[in-house]
Amino acid sequence: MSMDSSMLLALLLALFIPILLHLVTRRKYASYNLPSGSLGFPLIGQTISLLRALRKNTDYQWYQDRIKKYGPVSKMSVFGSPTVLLTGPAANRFAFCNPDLIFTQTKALNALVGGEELKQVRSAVQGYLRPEMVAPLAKRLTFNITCSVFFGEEAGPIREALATDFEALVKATLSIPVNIPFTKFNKGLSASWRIRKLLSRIARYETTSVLIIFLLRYLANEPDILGNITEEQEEIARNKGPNEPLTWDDVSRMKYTWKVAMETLRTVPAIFGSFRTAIKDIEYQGYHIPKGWQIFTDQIVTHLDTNFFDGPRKFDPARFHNQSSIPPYCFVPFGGGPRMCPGNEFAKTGTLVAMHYLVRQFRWKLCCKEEGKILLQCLFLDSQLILRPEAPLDMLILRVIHMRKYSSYNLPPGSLGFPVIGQSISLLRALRSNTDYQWYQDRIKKYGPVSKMSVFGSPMVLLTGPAANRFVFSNQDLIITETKAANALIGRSILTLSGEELKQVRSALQGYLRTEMVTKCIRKMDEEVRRHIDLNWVGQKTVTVAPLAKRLTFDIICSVIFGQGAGPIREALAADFKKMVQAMLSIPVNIPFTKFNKGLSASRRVRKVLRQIARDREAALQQGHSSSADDFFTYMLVLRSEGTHSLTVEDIVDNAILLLLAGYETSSVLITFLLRYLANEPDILGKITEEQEEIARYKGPDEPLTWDDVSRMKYTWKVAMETLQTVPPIFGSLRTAIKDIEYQGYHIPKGWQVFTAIIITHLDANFFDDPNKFNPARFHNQSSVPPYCFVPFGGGPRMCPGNEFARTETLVAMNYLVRQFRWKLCCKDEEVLPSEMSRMARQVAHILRLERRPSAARGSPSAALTAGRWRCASGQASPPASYLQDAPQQAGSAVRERNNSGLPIYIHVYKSTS
Ligand code: HEM
Repeated sequence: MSMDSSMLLALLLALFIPILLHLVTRRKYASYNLPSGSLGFPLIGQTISLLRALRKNTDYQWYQDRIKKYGPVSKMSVFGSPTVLLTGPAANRFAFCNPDLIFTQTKALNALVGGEELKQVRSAVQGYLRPEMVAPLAKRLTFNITCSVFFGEEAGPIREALATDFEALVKATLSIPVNIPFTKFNKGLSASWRIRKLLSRIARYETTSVLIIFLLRYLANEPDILGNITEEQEEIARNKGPNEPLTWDDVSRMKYTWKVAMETLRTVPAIFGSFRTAIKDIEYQGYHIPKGWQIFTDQIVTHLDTNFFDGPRKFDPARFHNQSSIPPYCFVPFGGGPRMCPGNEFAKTGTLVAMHYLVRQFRWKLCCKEEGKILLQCLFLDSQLILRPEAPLDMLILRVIHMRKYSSYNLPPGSLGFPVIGQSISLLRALRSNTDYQWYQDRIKKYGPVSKMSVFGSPMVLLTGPAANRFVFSNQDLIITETKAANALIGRSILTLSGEELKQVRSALQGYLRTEMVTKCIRKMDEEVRRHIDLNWVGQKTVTVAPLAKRLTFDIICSVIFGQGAGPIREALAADFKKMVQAMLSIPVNIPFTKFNKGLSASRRVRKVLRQIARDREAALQQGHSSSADDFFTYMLVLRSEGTHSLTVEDIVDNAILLLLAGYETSSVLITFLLRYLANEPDILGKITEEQEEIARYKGPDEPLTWDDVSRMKYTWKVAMETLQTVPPIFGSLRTAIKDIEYQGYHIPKGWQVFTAIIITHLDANFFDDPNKFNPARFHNQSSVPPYCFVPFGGGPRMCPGNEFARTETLVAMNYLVRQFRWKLCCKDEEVLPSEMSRMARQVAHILRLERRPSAARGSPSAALTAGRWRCASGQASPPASYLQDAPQQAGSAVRERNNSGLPIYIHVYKSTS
């Protein structure tokens, strides 16, 4: 056959087949009154032109053209099936309620989402999404929903996997349903089994996000409506705490916002039509619809019909003020009848919660021209529902131009960075590498001493300088920031209290830690220090200071404050407190085997032990066996019986936990750094030793230190202050604004956090001469230090009540350490200090090489005063083998420390030249 003749044959077939089909159909349905319209070209029918209209978002016009040509009921052929297009409310009711119409199933759909499963899943989904289920979910949604607006799901690997699978599935539903490896359809099949059980999510995810996106789009050009929504949402927020989640009641009060959302759904229904298949011959308005044919109703035609809506093209949420005026089946964004969308309550709640946070925080404008082409991507996910296009791309790009009403605010300079993440990662990295000072300096250089940023999901204003310290410490509208981890691990401590309760607890703690109380503790501190040194220092060639200092301060606080002597209970408490501190630094998500989960279990155990101690003290008190000076529990119980406060035993236990954490984590940093600096400051060490020897000279060998002795350790305390100045264990104070406040002409909105970095004033050359030089002499005349420039213990009404306690224990420890040992550092001096962050406290694992002073017996007052001289002998970044052999135990603990913290510990060995 020649080329010409084959082309002729193809042409004839092309002409002949439609005629043949037309004849067959006419014959088959000769007695039927079929709707008008044509079935078009075989298989293709009107598919291409409808698809094109959908993609260009001109589907409304497409339906209108058909209606003009054939009336409200017409036949056509889409996706290979004869289809009757119905429009109007009666058509909607017919499609939604007629029992002889079932959801249309396509081959792709059956394979991808499982035909029979649909029914089962639907009933499960309906149960899951009923309104009662939505109420508790609203709470959980608060923060995550805002993320999911931008990211689609909760961040993390599951979301990533789901996103990939959805994409594969979506592509597959639009592909040729032939299962050949590596085709889109094949990939979609694999994805589908993974997400089959999550079927419900598909509708929720696509529809709700489309609604929110269009809401944002419309609001960009409707400032009055946006103003009304914002007012409604602000009113709801007004009566809530800064981090208090929304409740079901709040969502129910968002009436105006929902009207705007309904108007959006009317103008752009997320699902723009419904397909059904007739399971037997049926009739509609005198027309026959043969068995097996599809019917299709669109929503947009009734939604924009002037017969049912005044000025339907106008975006006017007011039309929903009186919803009963809308005739039935005219507004059907969620479908209707027995197959009405079961997720409507969920979508409503999700949308309203998202809007609550978005409108209160942002203003935006469109980045596409108003009439700009909207990119469409039709989703035939489920042929019962034709979803409106996936998020049209150009709409997603909303330029967020202002922070909500903050347009009228003078916010500090600086950027809030990437949503949620903000500057968290870079600040954390700086804290971990101990370069936070440089980090703050860089910010100050860029934005000045007041700048805004965002850390851990919260907008934050960074303040620096003495005026900033005073402002943060003293402003009554700034409260201590509560963190989820602290709340869960510590409970109802002073950190979470407010009003009268805060006053009572604060004065109780201050009273317990006041000087007269501390003077009574010195004997116990002395005892603990000696025991600790005998056990952990004497006889060792090297020591890792940070964990030892922690253990020392923990032991002191345990015995002094809780009366808990050495023994298995204290050991168990020490291990559990360590876990709690680690949990404080971890992501507060309670999943088994995580640090946070372990911390929570530890906190429960600690609580149990402390509760028992408290109950024992209560019993002893009732029997008249103890006095208020005995320990913290007895003291608090006595105060309660006197009516000074009304804390329960549980509350007292929570505050005891806080006291313990606040106490031992901080003082241990001071002791660690003191030893570190002294290693390279032989003159200063010499002077301290002299002062301590002088005190010891007049005491018996085992006579404990007294308050008088501690009061004479003036020089040693100056050295400690210089250490606190260079390395403040708490490197800043964090507060939350409980209402809009102003600082130096800048506005700080309610709910924002405020952070003052105290290290900046500590190292400011305007207040301290040569601030980077270790020079305790600067504290000879303390009155020369301007107010709020040296604030290691904070200031104002929340100033550390434990400062006297910390001072005393540090001085007692130094007395015994300097008189008995000389040490050298096992790390290079100029090296960046390895550190790990302990909430606000720095910890450093210093390894010291120890040498017992020749004449230093335990408690001996007559040690030689010559300080050893040391020089750096190696440049290694890890301990040399000889070091490991020398001191396997300590080296092992150093390595463990490194493994635990995940941070490198640089170790360089110094050798004695003497
Ligand atoms: C060198 C050791 C210490 C340093 C540098 C230090 C520093 C601080 C700072 C800066 C604050 C205020 C934080 C803020 O404003 O956000 C604070 C609060 C606190 N400290 Fe200390 N502290 C030390 C030792 C202690 C000790 C030994 C105890 C208890 C025995 C203690 C108990 C507390 C308590 C209970 C609070 C909370 C006070 C409140 O919220 O009103 N501290 N500490």
